[in-house]
Amino acid sequence: MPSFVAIVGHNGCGKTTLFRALTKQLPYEGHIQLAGHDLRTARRPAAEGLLAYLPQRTIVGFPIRVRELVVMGRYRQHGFFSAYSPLDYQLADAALARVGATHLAEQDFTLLSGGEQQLVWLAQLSLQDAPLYLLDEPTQQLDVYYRRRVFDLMQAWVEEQHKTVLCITHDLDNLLALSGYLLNLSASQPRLEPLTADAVRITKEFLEASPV
Ligand SMILES: Nc1ncnc2c1ncn2[C@@H]1O[C@H](COP(=O)(O)OP(=O)(O)OP(=O)(O)O)[C@@H](O)[C@H]1O
Repeated sequence: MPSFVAIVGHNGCGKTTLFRALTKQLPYEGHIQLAGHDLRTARRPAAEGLLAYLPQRTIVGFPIRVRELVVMGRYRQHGFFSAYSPLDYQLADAALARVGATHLAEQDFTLLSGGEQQLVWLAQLSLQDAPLYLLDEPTQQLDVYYRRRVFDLMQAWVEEQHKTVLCITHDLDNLLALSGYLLNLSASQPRLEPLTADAVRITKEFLEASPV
């Protein structure tokens, strides 16, 4: 069933490592099942359309227009640098509008602020046609307004597009308005629990205490 899962925990507790295992950048022990597929049988889960991953930091080393970067979210339909169709660009423009970044479409991505760049990555991610989205601290560089907006966007992906969204975050206050699950990887026995105001409060108190 599509769900939103907030993954929380102290720095260094293994949140990003979990995503690196899910994306097969790291070997893992045990068994991971993704949309009915044993992850071991997938060589490159993102390229095969099983998931889409937004890492914490991605550096682009060459000037590129924002619209051109966003449209690459359609790479599985075309290949990264092939010609995209007018429909692809319409989808890219709609994705930029959805994250409130239409005004950035013609700008050079490399000259944008960290927060603006993050909005562009979110627009690109939303074009990737995968049932599972992994986002590593997507609101880290955003101001309070856009942080709220990004959490609303992730909730809409679940409710309207039936995605499952796993989101690593330290932003517990913004979780209060959401429904889904909470996974605290700093707990001695991490487990999924329903995302309620009480669960967020108790987890916040736990995380505010010393990690050792
Ligand atoms: N390739 C690696 N080899 C050995 N240790 C690693 C490797 N990658 C990460 N680690 C260590 O594993 C631990 C967990 O790292 P991870 O990046 O998963 O933490 P995190 O929970 O995402 O933290 P943060 O909230 O700071 O982003 C850290 O102590 C890190 O130094």
